[in-house]
Amino acid sequence: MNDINFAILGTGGIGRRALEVSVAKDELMPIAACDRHGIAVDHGGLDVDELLAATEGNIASDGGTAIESSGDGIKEHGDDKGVVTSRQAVSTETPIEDIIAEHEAIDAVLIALPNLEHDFIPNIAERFADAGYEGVLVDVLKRSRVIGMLDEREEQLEESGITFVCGAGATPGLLTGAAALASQSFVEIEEIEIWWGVGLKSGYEDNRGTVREDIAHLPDYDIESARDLSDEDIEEIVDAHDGVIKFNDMEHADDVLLERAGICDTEDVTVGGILDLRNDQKPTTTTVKVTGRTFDGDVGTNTFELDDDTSMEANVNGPALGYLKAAVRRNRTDDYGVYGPAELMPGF
Ligand SMILES: NC(=O)c1ccc[n+]([C@@H]2O[C@H](COP(=O)([O-])OP(=O)(O)OC[C@H]3O[C@@H](n4cnc5c(N)ncnc54)[C@H](O)[C@@H]3O)[C@@H](O)[C@H]2O)c1
Repeated sequence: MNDINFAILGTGGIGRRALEVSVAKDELMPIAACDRHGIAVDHGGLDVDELLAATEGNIASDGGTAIESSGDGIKEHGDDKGVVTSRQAVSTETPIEDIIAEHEAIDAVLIALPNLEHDFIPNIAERFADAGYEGVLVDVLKRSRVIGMLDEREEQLEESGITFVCGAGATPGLLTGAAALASQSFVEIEEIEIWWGVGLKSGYEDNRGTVREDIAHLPDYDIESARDLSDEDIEEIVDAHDGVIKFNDMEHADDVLLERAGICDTEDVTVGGILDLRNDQKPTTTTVKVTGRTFDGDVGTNTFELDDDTSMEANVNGPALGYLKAAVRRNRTDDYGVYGPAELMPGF
């Protein structure tokens, strides 16, 4: 495969690490990155070390405490933080538009933006298509509802020449792909259980989008109420749980992604997990269990486990960039449209 010039939308907890991981991935060259206040572009390749050093402990993050942004309805937080502090970057009020303006030089875009508005990422895809972008878009979103919104735009994406991979982080993403692979032994799936453990000693401060969106899965919250929480409210919720928050029956997109790959029905899939914001050590082992019936009548369970010592950032960004490369291969054979991670695995 030829070289891949890629861009990252969002240089927060996930986007920064994606840049770092990309250095170890052959063929990937980051040429543009943005956050809510700034954009860095270099067609010869960004200096990742400099960009990471400039944004270390200095992410232009989201919070519920500040003003409403003009165009996309997302709440803003922070001053001139983030990418603008890099010598490669300039300040802008239209970071996403500015990346779209570079589309002819870009083969693939990793969207590492918060997903606190269901239509935020689908609308970004639409804006790329409107501009005539031909290439790959990959997101790491978690919520089921967004996929339907992308499907509604599939024709427009196909006409533009866009291959979109939706939900390509860890879960959904790596674990959805693992479930798809583990399902191949069976002719009928009875149940798929995804149970994750994440330890983030760096806490809310360094993982704002991730923590806020996870809180939206707690019984007393939804995506709207979580979006409106102040930083102090979030710290209070974390304190009330002694830093360890357990989630059951989450509205994660693994279920719809497995259904659209023809593996099982959404109701056969359950997702839950434990997030520890005081320790890097995982509070529980991340496990995927696929129970099904074989062609010769047995019922069995295939189990897939992640190593307890591998970080969340490694498990999100490695697969995200791996799926990005898989999508570029498809895009270069004129295979356009919307895909989930399970559809890029062997067919059930
Ligand atoms: N699928 C998975 O396994 C998985 C795991 C972890 C996180 N995530 C998802 O990754 C996403 C990012 O999480 P995070 O912890 O990195 O969040 P974060 O808050 O640390 O970073 C978000 C970044 O997006 C930028 N941004 C926000 N709004 C913007 C706008 N309108 N224009 C330009 N830039 C904008 C911010 O400036 C920041 O750089 C979240 O949706 C989270 O749920 C997925």
